[in-house]
Amino acid sequence: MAPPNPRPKVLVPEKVSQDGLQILQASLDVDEKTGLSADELRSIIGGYEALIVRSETKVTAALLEAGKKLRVVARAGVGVDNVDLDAATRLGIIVVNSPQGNINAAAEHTIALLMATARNVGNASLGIKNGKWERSKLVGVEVKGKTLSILGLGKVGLTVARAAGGLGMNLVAYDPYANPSLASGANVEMLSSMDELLEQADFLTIHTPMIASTKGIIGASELSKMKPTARILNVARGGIVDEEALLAALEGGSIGGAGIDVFTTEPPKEGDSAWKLIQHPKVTATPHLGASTVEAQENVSVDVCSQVVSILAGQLPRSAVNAPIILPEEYRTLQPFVTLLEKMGSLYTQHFSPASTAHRMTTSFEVTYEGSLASTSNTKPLFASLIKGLVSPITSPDTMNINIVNAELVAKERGIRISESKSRDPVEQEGYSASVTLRARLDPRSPSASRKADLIDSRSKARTHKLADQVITGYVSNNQPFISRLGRFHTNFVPSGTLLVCRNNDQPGKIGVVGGLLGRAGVNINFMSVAPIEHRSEDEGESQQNGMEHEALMILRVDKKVDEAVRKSLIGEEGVLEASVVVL
Ligand SMILES: NC(=O)C1=CN([C@@H]2O[C@H](COP(=O)(O)OP(=O)(O)OC[C@H]3O[C@@H](n4cnc5c(N)ncnc54)[C@H](O)[C@@H]3O)[C@@H](O)[C@H]2O)C=CC1
Ligand SMILES: O=C(O)C(=O)COP(=O)(O)O
Repeated sequence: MAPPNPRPKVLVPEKVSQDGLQILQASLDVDEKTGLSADELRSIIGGYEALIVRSETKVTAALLEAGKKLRVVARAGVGVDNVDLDAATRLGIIVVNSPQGNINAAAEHTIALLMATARNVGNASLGIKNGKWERSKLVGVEVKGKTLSILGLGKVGLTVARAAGGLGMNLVAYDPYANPSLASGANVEMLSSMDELLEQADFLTIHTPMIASTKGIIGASELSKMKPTARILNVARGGIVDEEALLAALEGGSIGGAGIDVFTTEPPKEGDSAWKLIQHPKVTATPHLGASTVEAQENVSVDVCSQVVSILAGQLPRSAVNAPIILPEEYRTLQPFVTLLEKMGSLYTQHFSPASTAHRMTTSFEVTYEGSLASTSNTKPLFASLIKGLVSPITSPDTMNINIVNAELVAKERGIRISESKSRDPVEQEGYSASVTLRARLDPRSPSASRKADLIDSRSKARTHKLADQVITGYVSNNQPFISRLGRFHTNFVPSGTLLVCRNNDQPGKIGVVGGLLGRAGVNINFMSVAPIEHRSEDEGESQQNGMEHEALMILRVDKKVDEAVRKSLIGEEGVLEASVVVL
């Protein structure tokens, strides 16, 4: 007689709350083995189907390769910086996390640091333990009636806002991608520039993800715009605030204080900038305690353990960091379009709504599946990849990874509305049979806000795009996605790599000017396409009659990231009206 199938085995090498582990024990064998060295872990991992970690275990490619039976790695928390995601994806191992479970804990810790910095709690506690009875030196400020400036109004930022509102604070935020109805529900005034946010702050609290565009977003120049009494709180990620610049501002007296939970190196090493900040008398510091509450640890444990059970039972997880957006049986027909939709969404956000523009991102869109794609009955993967593309330039996969299971929920949370339609008309161009068009629409929920944004656009035409012109069309040929329309321009390029998109007056010499500036910045051009204007909005037609020049769109694929300073220097240069850098 064949032996019964053994129960799948789960290895837990870190302290993870029992509430989740009990869920596993019903159907799986759970081994809790803390204190293993990397070699010991590697020598036993081959016997396990699942691995559950927090931030201490280094889940390297070598460990994953040794896990011959491994199907899932679960991170009981948000950040997956300790997991080699590329290796896991290559080996077909799903990595799950818990992007919701510790939001409240992180927000409450922010409030703890807010009050601690306002009332000198850290220094007072240290002094009294050392036998000092200092009172006049430790007079604080009240937070009631003060302005809390929130950078990043996502899950944690909103929770902080609601609590700080209860303390009687005035709430303002800067987040071009925030959900406006959630903001107004929490009495948060959305500002249209980061400068306003900095200037108004009595306290500045940071809740963005740590991504390329937010690294060092608060540096010396930003700090110099703040009141000298202002205090800064960072419970997001080390490095969003430039540590050297903050240290200099505290030492020079141009910033009043700081409450910091997260650092560029954790734990900090003696002598580095994080170390010096921690030692500074105007800083209240904690060792990355944002998620360290009993309740948050229960939440993240239950969340990831239930996902481990689902995955081992062959179902799709709720929040997989590297889950496929598409089921294997649909792969061949839909995958190229899934890639196309993701690229179109990402191109939209980076080109039409980069973080540097002064108005919030449009959240209403219409997507039309054209030609043979109109007969696809399952557009869920296409919808999911469009949402993924729209939000991926502004989120880290840690805090929000999108797949077919959670795409609708994420869209709802973000206030993104997409109406899908199909057009069976044959597509015009030769060489392909299906295309997709994405159009921004007036947000029906806040027409005045959107019209205001449009007005801003038309006043500063050189910089921004009218809503009606925010259109992208793409198609797939030989399994390769292409973009055939960008804004008012017919074009044809492959959406991949680093692209510099310049709108300019259509006169000779432009290519030389841009090429020369890039060359001096050490950036090589690998591909170039120039598209003259084709689609005209109504007032564009009028401008043409009034003798305004023709415009063209120049798209250059370059071999490395173009610095913000170089991008800005291109604008105005011999008729270049606008330049955006897009990484696809
Ligand atoms: N200290 C700790 O233990 C913990 C820290 N965190 C950190 O908190 C942070 C926030 O997490 P969530 O709220 O869950 O993320 P989220 O993704 O829900 O929200 C982030 C918000 O930042 C906005 N944003 C992105 N780029 C921006 C920019 N350039 N300017 C202004 N806003 C921008 C996004 O639009 C979004 O609304 C993350 O960095 C996360 O890693 C989260 C949990 C625990
Ligand atoms: O969940 C996260 O990303 C956090 O920042 C908390 O990390 P931790 O589980 O406390 O090491």
